[in-house]
Amino acid sequence: MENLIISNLTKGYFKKRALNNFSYSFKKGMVYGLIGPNGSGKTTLMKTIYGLVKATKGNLSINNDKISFKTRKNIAFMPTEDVFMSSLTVLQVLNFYNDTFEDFSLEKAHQILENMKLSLDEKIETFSTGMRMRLKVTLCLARNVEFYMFDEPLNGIDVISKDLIKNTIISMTTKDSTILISSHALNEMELILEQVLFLNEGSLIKDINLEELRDTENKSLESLYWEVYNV
Ligand SMILES: Nc1ncnc2c1ncn2[C@@H]1O[C@H](COP(=O)(O)OP(=O)(O)OP(=O)(O)O)[C@@H](O)[C@H]1O
Repeated sequence: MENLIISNLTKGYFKKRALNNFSYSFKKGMVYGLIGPNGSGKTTLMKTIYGLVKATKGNLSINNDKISFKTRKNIAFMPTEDVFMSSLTVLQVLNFYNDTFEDFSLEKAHQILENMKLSLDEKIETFSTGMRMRLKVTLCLARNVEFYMFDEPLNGIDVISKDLIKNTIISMTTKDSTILISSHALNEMELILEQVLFLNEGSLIKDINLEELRDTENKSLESLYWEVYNV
């Protein structure tokens, strides 16, 4: 069943088209990857879905509700930017999120933090890049929503943090939720993604099911990426 439907979405910044007539129906329970070269429109797509960026043209809806600030109650978004003040402790950030989002679960947050090997009394200003990313993923995942989006959750972090993040995203979401992850880490992401959308200059140029890719073409995601973009 589809929960998020996008039709003919175009987003222009002055003369630049960041998204160009993008249409897609996201199905419940699927794990989607969003890939493409720098500047291909991945972040703009996520920000438009979250209602942070206004579409120039086109329609977006989740469960038949037009996307607006109100539909953020159904969607959790982890942006690439930091989402907390560094002088706070983890506990203070969790409490802030708990006050801000009705659907935030402190219990779930504590469980995720344990998976992520982070403790409540630590100050964020002492965190490494990997620890910051693990906290950002925690804050997004601790909301109980239908649609989760992570913008480059594996960017700039070591293999152990990457593994923790991937495993936690998969284990802490239910079969009813849809997940959309943008990433340049193709080899690592390949293990958890089900469907992958290829963007180029704001257009959807390929949409593939990874199981089919493995079974019918016996190809890795990275080799397909080279084929698609290196022409
Ligand atoms: N606020 C803005 N003002 C003007 N142009 C913008 C703005 N945000 C994005 N763009 C442009 O829109 C295009 C798409 O950018 P976007 O950040 O969505 O790409 P991306 O695929 O996420 O890139 P990356 O992989 O580097 O994160 C780029 O050409 C970018 O320069």
